Amino acid sequence: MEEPTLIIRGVAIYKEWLDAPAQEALLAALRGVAAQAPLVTPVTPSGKPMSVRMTSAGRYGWVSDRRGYRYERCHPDGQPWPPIPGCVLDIWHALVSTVRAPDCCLINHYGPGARMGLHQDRDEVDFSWPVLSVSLGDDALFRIGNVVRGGRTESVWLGSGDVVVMGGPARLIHHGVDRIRAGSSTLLQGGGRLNLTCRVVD
Ligand SMILES: O=C(O)CCC(=O)C(=O)O
Ligand SMILES: [Fe+2]
Repeated sequence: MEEPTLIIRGVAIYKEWLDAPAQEALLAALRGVAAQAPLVTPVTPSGKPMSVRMTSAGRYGWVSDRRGYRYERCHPDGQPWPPIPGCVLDIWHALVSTVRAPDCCLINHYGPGARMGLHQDRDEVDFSWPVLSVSLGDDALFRIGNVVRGGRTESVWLGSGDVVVMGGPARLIHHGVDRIRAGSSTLLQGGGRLNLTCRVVD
């Protein structure tokens, strides 16, 4: 496997893993996913709208509503999620596994004011599989905490084309996005940021 550019608290960061043409190709593939599975604004179990818009590709999609956080086989509109694009699977195969593909590629869209609070990714069955995350578009201030709640955190800016792998002891580390540097990238028409996270669900 390839060497990360840096490792923070066990989180492997591959700066500029995707070059500009690869970012464009990925973006085009994600537009195709969103055409079949439109981005939605999820609400938290307490009923508060999230600031990110989301959709998914794969056997499962991650959803949140008044009934809780979970994986579902279908988009809230009723259709199955579209397949995970080949260019997404290529990144997974290069950095995580050639043995197994992810079940879910969650797509988060961050507008200028969007953020994501510190959380763990723990709705999956088997935490021995890493979570792979790809950033496109505007820079994001990514915060990395601890496996246990609380304590000091460290932050790093993620740019377009950067890839992050949270695996091993860092699989259940707390992480979040404090803010986006609006206008820092011209990749997305209309600005903003897309983040993909690939997960093995069950
Ligand atoms: O947007 C990011 O960089 C992180 C997204 C994330 O943590 C998640 O979707 O669980
Ligand atoms: Fe997460």
